[in-house]
Amino acid sequence: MRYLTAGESHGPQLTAIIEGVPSNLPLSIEKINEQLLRRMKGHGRGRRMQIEKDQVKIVAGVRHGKTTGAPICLVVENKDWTHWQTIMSPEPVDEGEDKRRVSRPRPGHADLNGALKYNQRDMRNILERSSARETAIRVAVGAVARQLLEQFDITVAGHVLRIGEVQAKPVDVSLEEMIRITEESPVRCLDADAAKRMMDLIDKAKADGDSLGGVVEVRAEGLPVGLGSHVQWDRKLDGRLAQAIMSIQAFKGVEIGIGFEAAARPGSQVHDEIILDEQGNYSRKTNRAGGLEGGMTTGMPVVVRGVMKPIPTLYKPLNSIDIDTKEPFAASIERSDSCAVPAASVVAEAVVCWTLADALCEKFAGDSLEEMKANYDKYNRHVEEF
Ligand SMILES: Cc1cc2nc3c(=O)[nH]c(=O)nc-3n(C[C@H](O)[C@H](O)[C@H](O)COP(=O)(O)O)c2cc1C
Ligand SMILES: C=C(O[C@@H]1CC(C(=O)O)=C[C@@H](OP(=O)(O)O)[C@H]1O)C(=O)O
Repeated sequence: MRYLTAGESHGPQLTAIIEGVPSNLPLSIEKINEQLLRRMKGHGRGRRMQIEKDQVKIVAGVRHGKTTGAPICLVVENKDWTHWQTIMSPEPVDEGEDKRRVSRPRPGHADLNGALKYNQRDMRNILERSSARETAIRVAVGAVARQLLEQFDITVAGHVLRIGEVQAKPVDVSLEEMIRITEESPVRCLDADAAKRMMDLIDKAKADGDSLGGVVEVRAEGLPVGLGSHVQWDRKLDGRLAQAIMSIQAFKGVEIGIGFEAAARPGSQVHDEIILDEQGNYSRKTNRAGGLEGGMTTGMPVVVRGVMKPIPTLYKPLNSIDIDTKEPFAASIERSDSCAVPAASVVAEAVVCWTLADALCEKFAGDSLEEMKANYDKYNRHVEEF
């Protein structure tokens, strides 16, 4: 499978074209919209989220509730566009009409590097596309992938582990419990006490004109053994998951399983012993590898974490240089999120859904869902008999 997205933060819409989804997959628009709504919520988001009402339109590849095998085209409109029609017009406008030319690069953003690289003296031509508004359409794409995973009883859920200095204590719950608890938490955190402290910290950062980052975790259960491959660098599923997480705006680190902690432990406390479970199937005594060995799934839950840096646009100004005057200035802003870690956990789920669905399609390749399921059943019999 593959997909591309297009669209600017304040343009008319975000668009995605997805290719390679098998035919006859039942696709629910409501389920996509549920995911879009989840991404918009979370304590710490800014005023833009009061303007947007993200809903998907499917304009190709789906008929009477099922995929046809043709490319799927998804659209999410930007409600804010109505305020930006002249500024974002594809038609030429008089210089005087464009009051929003950006000559002041914001630290921590793509503005300056993008301006130099693409030879743009108006940095709006960079920031409109680098904006994390794009994550709305990626969540829609992930929601399509999630519906394919559901057909194979694969569940993906995420939660927030840390915001700023507040770390959630480990809570051992089923994926179903995780979904129930995080849906009720304004910071998508399993530890209710930490969640309260996270919200206080976000309020304080906001009042101080500052911002916060954090750590999110995504878990996937129900995966067959052998998705991904050890035979070539770009087929390793751990590497592909890391790329997917790192492609989210503001993500700066990834861990799989115990991750960085492995550096501090001896091998005997890192590797997972191989056992036979009650049904006589191969399993692991522990899951410190986070469900991946040799770039392939082990059949244990996949556990991926990502680190999000604090939002770079601050009410508390940071110094930068104006590209017209070459003079220093202190960057001031109109609006921004102060913490988007809870929303980013939903984005992280979406990109993990995509990566796993992509690997599933490779392993059980079929043009229709029926063909894929037949291949999956045959492989499961092989694994059981092995
Ligand atoms: C869900 C989400 C919301 C974001 N909201 C903002 C925001 O309101 N203001 C901001 O400056 N950055 C925001 N960001 C982060 C920037 O888009 C990102 O830091 C910037 O594009 C630079 O890219 P980089 O941090 O990956 O290098 C957000 C990121 C995510 C994932
Ligand atoms: C629009 C979204 O996030 C935006 C991501 C973002 C950035 O710089 O990344 C900046 C803000 O946009 P604006 O400058 O229009 O207020 C956020 O609101 C969204 O998540 O849907």
